[in-house]
Amino acid sequence: MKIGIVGAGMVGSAAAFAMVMRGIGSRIVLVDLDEKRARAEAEDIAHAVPFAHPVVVEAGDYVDLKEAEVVILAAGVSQKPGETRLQLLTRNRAVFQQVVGRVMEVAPKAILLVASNPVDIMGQITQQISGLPPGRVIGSGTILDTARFRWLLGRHLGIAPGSVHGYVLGEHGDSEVLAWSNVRVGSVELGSFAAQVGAAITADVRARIDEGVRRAAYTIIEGKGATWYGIGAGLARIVGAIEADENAVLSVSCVSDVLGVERVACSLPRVVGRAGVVAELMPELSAEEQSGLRASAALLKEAVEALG
Ligand SMILES: NC(=O)C1=CN([C@@H]2O[C@H](COP(=O)(O)OP(=O)(O)OC[C@H]3O[C@@H](n4cnc5c(N)ncnc54)[C@H](O)[C@@H]3O)[C@@H](O)[C@H]2O)C=CC1
Ligand SMILES: CC(=O)C(=O)O
Repeated sequence: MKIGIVGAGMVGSAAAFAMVMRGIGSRIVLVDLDEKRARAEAEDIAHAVPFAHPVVVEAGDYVDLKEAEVVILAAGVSQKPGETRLQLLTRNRAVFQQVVGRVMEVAPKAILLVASNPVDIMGQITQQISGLPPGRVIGSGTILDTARFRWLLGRHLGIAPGSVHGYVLGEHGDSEVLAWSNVRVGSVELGSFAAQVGAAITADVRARIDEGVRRAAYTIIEGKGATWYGIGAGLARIVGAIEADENAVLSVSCVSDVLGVERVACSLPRVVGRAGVVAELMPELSAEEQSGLRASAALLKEAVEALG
């Protein structure tokens, strides 16, 4: 499968690297305003191919995205220390107004996978500009926050994160909702599992994990300027689910109606396969989680409406 990436900065390149290491795709084309950067990243990543999978990695222009089945959109600016994702909106909307049309001209059948922040709103803007059906424009949404949640819970419980089943819902951002009420470890409800392994989920533990998920980007950006490995792996996971027509349940963002908020992009567990998002699931939530999710969706909807 041919995969395009527009925006060969830290996130786009990390996604390409993760795909090479996992053997996802057969050809990856990196496009960037900064052509020299795209060429350098493509060459550097291609040098990992002999240690990984026979994926062709190259830099190109928009015309080289022809017949791409997935195009990752990771162009634009990222947060500076202390900046929120929502503060990037105006600048990245201007970038997407240039980029999305050019991608659609050459790859009108591609699934668009949006990474640039604020990712939910950028996804909604991309869906509007492209005119594609909502299920073919996927925002990486809370795939990364869900990974952070599972990792922190796994570390507390002494269990592999892959055996922790739980989701972060709503905005990929400050208003996101950690759906504690339906976390399972293996098939066991979280509280029961925690008691059985002697690692109770106290109010302190909960607050620490909540903070660790919600504030992760801020902490990492403070330390090294940006985040890229986690999202690179998350984007590769989504593309892998598309390529293999997995029908995998992933927390990704897509325009739909959420708890009475109409036509808003935010994350729910969704089924991802070759056609993009093919189904959406609403977990059973506590009253508090439900009102948090509704508020998160409403906040995103307001931000989109404010754009006019
Ligand atoms: N969804 C998520 O979970 C995450 C999203 N991000 C977001 O991803 C985006 C990219 O972040 P980084 O890669 O760290 O930034 P970066 O600055 O390293 O890379 C951005 C790239 O976009 C390119 N670019 C800018 N305007 C362009 C245009 N009009 N056409 C083509 N290319 C253009 C730049 O030349 C640059 O190479 C940011 O918005 C960031 O906030 C970052 C981490 C996680
Ligand atoms: C930057 C960002 O969105 C993240 O690491 O979550």
